[in-house]
Amino acid sequence: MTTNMITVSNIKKSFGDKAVLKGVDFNVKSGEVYALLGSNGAGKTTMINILSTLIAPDSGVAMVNGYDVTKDGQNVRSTIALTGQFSALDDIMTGRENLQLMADLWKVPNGRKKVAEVLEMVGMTSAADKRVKSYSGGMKRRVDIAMGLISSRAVLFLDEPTTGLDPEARYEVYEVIKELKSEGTTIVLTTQYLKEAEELADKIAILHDGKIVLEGDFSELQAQHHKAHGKKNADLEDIFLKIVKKGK
Ligand SMILES: Nc1ncnc2c1ncn2[C@@H]1O[C@H](COP(=O)(O)OP(=O)(O)OP(=O)(O)O)[C@@H](O)[C@H]1O
Repeated sequence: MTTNMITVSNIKKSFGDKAVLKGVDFNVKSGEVYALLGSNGAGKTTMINILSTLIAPDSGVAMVNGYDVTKDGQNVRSTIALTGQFSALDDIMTGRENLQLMADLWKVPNGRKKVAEVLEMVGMTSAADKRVKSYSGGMKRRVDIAMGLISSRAVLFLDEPTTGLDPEARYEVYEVIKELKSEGTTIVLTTQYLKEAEELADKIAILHDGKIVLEGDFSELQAQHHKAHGKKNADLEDIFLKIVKKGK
């Protein structure tokens, strides 16, 4: 039986008089890769920040692994890892040293072994003892993701994990995401690269005008697009643009 790892019901959030989330609903099953798409400013990061307890919603309920993000933040934080849009690595240390620091901070049992494991998981064992400043963008991002994995989290939030990376580095990050998925990690990712969602996600959701306006696996989105617009086998870009441009 597949259970929901994340449930989001009628979440609303405004900043001042600007309503960003106007009643967001979605569920993410355990082990699923869920891609949240939306234009710049649609509220993707806001949603991720609510789920990772960095900010509180104005109303609605969001549960992660059975814990309410507003009432049980501590337990939510022990379930999740978050890799944001900006690197948190210290450039003058090696990849391994950065990870070891994180393991020490979290008081991870057998920290050195865990560091070696996560380095292997993200394919960075051979470069682990080089300084971060010598890494390519893709290598840095892989160690960034590894930082979040040090304390074995069931849910990983990746906020634009490949923004600013060249195609080769993006591909390296895809491989890491696929590897984590194969190990059963539930992953919510936001992305501006529609191909990324097509390639990686079990389920794709489009956040527009404060709500999830379309959701499903890629073939379901195509079927919905076909029904609404009469066009078969649309690619995700067609589907996305049709929604985002509607009403403008
Ligand atoms: N702390 C804040 N105070 C005021 N406004 C905010 C705050 N955080 C976000 N916003 C606004 O809320 C809206 C949604 O921002 P958010 O970062 O969630 O969008 P996004 O979909 O992640 O966009 P992007 O793809 O550009 O990262 C934007 O208009 C942003 O300016």
